[in-house]
Amino acid sequence: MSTQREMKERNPWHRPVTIIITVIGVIAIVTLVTVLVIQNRTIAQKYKYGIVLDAGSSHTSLYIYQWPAEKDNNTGRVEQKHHCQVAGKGISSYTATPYKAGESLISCLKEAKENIPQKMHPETPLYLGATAGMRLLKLENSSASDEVFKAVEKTLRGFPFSYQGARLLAGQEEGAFGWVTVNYLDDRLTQGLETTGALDLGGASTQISFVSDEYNGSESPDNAVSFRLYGYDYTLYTHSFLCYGKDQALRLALAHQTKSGPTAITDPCFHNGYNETRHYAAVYDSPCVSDQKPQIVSETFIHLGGGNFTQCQEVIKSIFNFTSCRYSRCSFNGIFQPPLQGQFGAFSAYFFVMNFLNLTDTSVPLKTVMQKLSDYCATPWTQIKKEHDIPLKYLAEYCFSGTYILTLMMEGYNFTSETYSSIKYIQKIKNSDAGWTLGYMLNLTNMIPAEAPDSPPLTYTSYVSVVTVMAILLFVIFILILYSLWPKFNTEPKII
Ligand SMILES: Nc1nc2c(ncn2[C@@H]2O[C@H](COP(=O)(O)OP(=O)(O)OP(=O)(O)O)[C@@H](O)[C@H]2O)c(=O)[nH]1
Ligand SMILES: [Ca+2]
Repeated sequence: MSTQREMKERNPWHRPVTIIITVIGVIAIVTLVTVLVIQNRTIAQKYKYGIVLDAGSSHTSLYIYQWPAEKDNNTGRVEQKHHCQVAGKGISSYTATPYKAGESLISCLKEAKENIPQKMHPETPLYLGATAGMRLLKLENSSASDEVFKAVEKTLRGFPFSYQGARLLAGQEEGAFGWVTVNYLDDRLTQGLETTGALDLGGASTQISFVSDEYNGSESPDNAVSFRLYGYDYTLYTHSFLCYGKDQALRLALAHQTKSGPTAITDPCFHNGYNETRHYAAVYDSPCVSDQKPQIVSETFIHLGGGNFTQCQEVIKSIFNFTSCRYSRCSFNGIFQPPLQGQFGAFSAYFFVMNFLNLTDTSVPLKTVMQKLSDYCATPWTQIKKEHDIPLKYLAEYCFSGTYILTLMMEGYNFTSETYSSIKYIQKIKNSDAGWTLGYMLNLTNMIPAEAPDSPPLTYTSYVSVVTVMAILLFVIFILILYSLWPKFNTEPKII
């Protein structure tokens, strides 16, 4: 019994002081790890916000972006939180009543207030960028465009956000920011990976942007945009074709078919049986076609459908000018374009149209895509109307729009049946819409640094794990040292 008690007394784990040290040690480790986890999580849950209004030619959209508060400079962390489509047409359509352009934005701005925590409103930047619709209005009537901007600005200033301005984007900016958005969301910029080109088809203009090894900006410098992003240099080729968005391209095609001022036309880009009376004044009411207006014989003409893809292609080819090129190579209308290179993301109307036509799969041979579109165009209008329940104005135009997209790509930009598969029709990347707005905000908030940011060598999880393991290890070592020293403390002092 006495040896057992002796052993117990000699075993440090049975001494109260050891037990107390152990309990304190365990509490310390648990506290340390808990503090680490809670501290970091609280920070990660705080978000910052930014709002961009895309005042396009056909409509305005409001986008809210969010990113973790402590990660302003980090990679790929900005995401789209909310999208609101403004009711009605684009702001450039309010020339007669400019204040209504401002009013049209109110309901989406109210939605933005609800979607962003109130205390963050004053520090949330608010931008409005206008594109081709306002570019055309400025050409047509610059004071009317100023009035629209004034009205819009008044509304934006009435909200509690940090208003940063409403302005007209240059075509190069529109193209370049669309390219930044696509490559940022795909995480290509931080890694210095080969970038993806961007194809944007709007209502009034269309943009093509890509990096080509054969383009350094010396030939046709107007098409060059240079960036240094995350430590990598890019010289981007970009061009915006005003009047070649799909709504203005339709006007160009109609203008081509009504040159002589006829009372009726049979348009191969519309379905057989389609029959609509159109006003010359309405068709030619745009700076893209106003100079081609025929000497009016009649106020209206009858727009009949012919439903013939091949003939439609011919009509569309005639809206491009391939005759003059003062550079080494051109796309169309005498605009320089270097050789196509790499993958391309095609968004906005490219996606809406090809998605409606079930033609977004670019691994399908181009010949098959053309055959399917040809069959669609040849389908009678009565049958098309029966098969789809969408507004007739939009439904009527898909044959034209699909043919326009393929012709623009193949004849205009020089894609071939081989390179067609390098195009991907996209709407969103990781839940954020493809378009210029995100790139625009990233640029204006300096969220893409020129140099690669110093990133912590460990991920958050490895950091917590390493600290936990090290704390446990130190504690074990401490106990072991204590244990090895124990007999010395425990031995009776020797009497010499
Ligand atoms: N089918 C379909 N068409 C759409 C949709 N949204 C927009 N469109 C049409 O597609 C075309 C291009 O739309 P957007 O990309 O929004 O063009 P936008 O920004 O208004 O015009 P730009 O100022 O030229 O960029 C327009 O003719 C629109 O009417 C949609 O959801 N479905
Ligand atoms: Ca647009």
